[in-house]
Amino acid sequence: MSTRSSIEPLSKEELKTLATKAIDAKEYAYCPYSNFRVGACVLLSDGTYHTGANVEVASTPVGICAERCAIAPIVASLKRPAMPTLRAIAVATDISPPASPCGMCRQFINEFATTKDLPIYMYGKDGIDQGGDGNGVVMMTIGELLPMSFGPNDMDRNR
Ligand SMILES: O=c1ccn([C@H]2C[C@H](O)[C@@H](CO)O2)c(=O)[nH]1
Ligand SMILES: [Zn+2]
Repeated sequence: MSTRSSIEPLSKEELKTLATKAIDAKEYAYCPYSNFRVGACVLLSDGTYHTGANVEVASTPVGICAERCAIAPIVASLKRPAMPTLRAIAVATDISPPASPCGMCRQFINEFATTKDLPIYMYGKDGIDQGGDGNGVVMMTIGELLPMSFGPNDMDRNR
């Protein structure tokens, strides 16, 4: 998506739902090779939530991360350009501080983000508990996670 526009901030309720769904999605991870569970959830501008989990295969580079697992079916099942925009993504792992999306997923998220300000919330072993040792949720935007990105706009600039 090449249009850049601002997105509506999440309400407390929406963020809690997004986080809970990402954390719950870890249960669906198929990760017998790494035993590293990852869950993801995307909130769209139409109010729908879409989850994913990492899926590994014996030929280990072939597996897919939770983030791309959540996003690809959205893109493949909704009509563009009217496709709802991404409002936020949550990623949940069992480590603390939480893991952040890999480079491949950052590029994938960037492709479908309509703003550099798309928030990515990362949850670790403390789940949605933001208190305790301060190692709870981490939030960064896709612009922060992938600075000076190469994306759809750059392809347009070459036409
Ligand atoms: O943000 C991340 C980081 C890792 N993984 C997966 C890939 C692999 O299945 C396992 C270990 O790298 O975790 C994700 O799904 N998302
Ligand atoms: Zn990834």
